Amino acid sequence: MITMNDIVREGHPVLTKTAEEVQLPANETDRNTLMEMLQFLKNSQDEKVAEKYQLRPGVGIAAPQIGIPKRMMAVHFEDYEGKQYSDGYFNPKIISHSVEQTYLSTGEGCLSVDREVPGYVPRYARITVKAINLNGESIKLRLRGYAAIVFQHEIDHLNGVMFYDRINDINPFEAPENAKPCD
Ligand SMILES: O=CN(O)CCNC(=O)c1cccc(Cl)c1Cl
Ligand code: NI
Repeated sequence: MITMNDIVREGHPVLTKTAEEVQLPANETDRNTLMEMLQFLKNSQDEKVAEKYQLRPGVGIAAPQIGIPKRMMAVHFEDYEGKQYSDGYFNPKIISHSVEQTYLSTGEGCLSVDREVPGYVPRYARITVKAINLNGESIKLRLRGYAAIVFQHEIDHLNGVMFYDRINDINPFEAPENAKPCD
């Protein structure tokens, strides 16, 4: 099982590189890895398991965070309307996005960053994502709000971008251009 020992921390080059496309159909190894990433998220949100293995909670995870430079990510969360997201994705790609932006007023955190980095992280308010899911199906997701933010945080990891790279250095809490907070 994936534990915090497997999580790569900032400073490791894998976190700032562009990850490679996964050869499809995904092989056994890549499928198992993605299933383990999804299981890690579920474990990290289970009070007993998280306590037992000292897991930090996560709503998403990207393969570079466990040292694998491949375009694979998993999510496990419920958005503000109660919609559930729980799946793994190969080669996710944002194929369109709104001009309008959004951000979490509480800022963002990252398993690969062992410190608080305060500030608003500007994200597209709405995105359309194409990907192959864990069952090998080609899917198209139209996401908004919290779900759009989480997917952008993970896809950033595949492109070597950390959330704090997007925080305004001069004024971290300056509301981003034409943006409404998502929470
Ligand atoms: O890349 C994934 N992680 O680092 C897992 C830990 N962070 C979170 O769960 C998290 C927390 C707040 C906002 C966002 Cl957008 C995310 Cl993603
Ligand atoms: Ni992260």
